[in-house]
Amino acid sequence: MGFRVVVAGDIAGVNYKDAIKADLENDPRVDEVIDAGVKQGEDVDYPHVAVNAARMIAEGKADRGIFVCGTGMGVAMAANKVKGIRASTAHDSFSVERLVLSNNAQVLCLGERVIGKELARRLAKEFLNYEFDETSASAAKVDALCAYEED
Ligand SMILES: O=C(CO)[C@H](O)COP(=O)(O)O
Repeated sequence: MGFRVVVAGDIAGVNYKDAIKADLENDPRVDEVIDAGVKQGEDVDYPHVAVNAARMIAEGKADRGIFVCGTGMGVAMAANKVKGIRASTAHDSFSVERLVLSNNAQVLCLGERVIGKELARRLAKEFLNYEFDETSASAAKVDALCAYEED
């Protein structure tokens, strides 16, 4: 079974969000792409967009998320407010790899005002190359991280 991916972005990230959405819709590894907004021209602040999209993952409606704002940092902070979600900005290939293999993150965050569009599209693609290994040495560290989550 392929990935169900939710994409989201604020007004500063909507162009990359839409480009990545189009790529995912043509990616054979992806079964479903959910667009959590915003639409072009719509202005909803990043905390609302990212929390709404992250909740879809927490509720089991999507497996992965790719969230975009100006820097990638605001959407990451917002997504991490949702219990069970691990999200981070990652703007290079190695970080994207470790985001999944070390941190078992479900959400990659990108900054439209920080990196070029082709790099953003490439990193989004690479994000789906990796699956967390529950038997790896990183698993206990992720468990320890999750244990700090408060109700
Ligand atoms: O990048 C953002 C938040 O991290 C957002 O797209 C713009 O936020 P602002 O600089 O507060 O307008």
